[in-house]
Amino acid sequence: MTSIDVRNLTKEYGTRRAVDDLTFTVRPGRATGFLGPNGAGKSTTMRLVLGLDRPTSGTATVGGHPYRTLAEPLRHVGALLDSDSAHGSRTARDHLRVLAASNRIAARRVDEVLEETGIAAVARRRVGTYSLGMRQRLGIAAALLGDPEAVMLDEPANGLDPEGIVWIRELLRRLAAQGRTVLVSSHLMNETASFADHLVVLGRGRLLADLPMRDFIDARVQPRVRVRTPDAAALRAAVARHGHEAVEHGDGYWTVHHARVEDVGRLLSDAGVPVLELTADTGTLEQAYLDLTATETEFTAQPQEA
Ligand SMILES: Nc1ncnc2c1ncn2[C@@H]1O[C@H](COP(=O)(O)OP(=O)(O)OP(=O)(O)O)[C@@H](O)[C@H]1O
Repeated sequence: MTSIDVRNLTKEYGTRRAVDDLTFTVRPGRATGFLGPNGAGKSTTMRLVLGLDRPTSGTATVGGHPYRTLAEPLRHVGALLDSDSAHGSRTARDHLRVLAASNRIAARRVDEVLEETGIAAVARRRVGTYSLGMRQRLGIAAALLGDPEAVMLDEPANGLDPEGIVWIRELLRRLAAQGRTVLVSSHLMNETASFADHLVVLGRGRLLADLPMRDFIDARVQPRVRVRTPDAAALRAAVARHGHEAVEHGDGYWTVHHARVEDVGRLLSDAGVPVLELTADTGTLEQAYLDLTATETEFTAQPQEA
């Protein structure tokens, strides 16, 4: 099985530390969301894993090997870093055929990935005529070409239309379910929440979190319960007896903070409070991420520009 291993990785550009003593492992069989604000070091880390830059210190390996030592790297790691990497005067098909030939990948894979990424119908058009979303799909096609065990995508949903966003979400889940190692950077929290099992969060080049997504949310967002009742007085009295407070939202809706739906449901039932609706509000990735940014002063500091 192929893991991506980052060990004490540091990258300095002049006096600026883009990546600062970073250690984490991206494991197979799950999709890992790679989060952090602009300038946090996500792209630099991915570039270091791909051997596109040399680290100042530390190591980054794929399946235990530095990328540069892999003879046919596309067969091990597929990556999308920059959707403009294909030459504009080439057709998508030719671009993929060149990549396939240089990595001893069967030519039939070109047609397979063109189909898989939904650009087969435009594969004979010059890439220069492509929309951002089409170039993004071509970049993903290139990443999948070698049927790699590890896939690393930088902002893959960039430029995709709503249908494309659903497609990429399902693709990422499928790749993880096939046992591949999947690392995906994004600024879109709802999008990340829709595919990620695990999160690695950076702030100013440092590791801030490396844990299952559910644990990340539960640790940062207190659960709440939404209740609709025609008897507000009975609701307030019942939750108050258990040390909770109900806050009114109008239209008969109330929120009970810091409480689990199982507990509120039971206590309202025991107290005979009429309940028309009862909903768990378990918190979102966006709430948890914003909570982290609010508590990490360094994390929220603006990245200095060169
Ligand atoms: N080639 C370079 N030369 C100098 N500084 C660089 C270079 N590449 C990146 N940096 C700096 O390193 C830091 C990390 O940038 P990086 O692009 O890795 O962050 P990121 O998390 O991917 O950000 P974004 O979400 O905006 O893509 C930034 O301060 C950036 O300006």
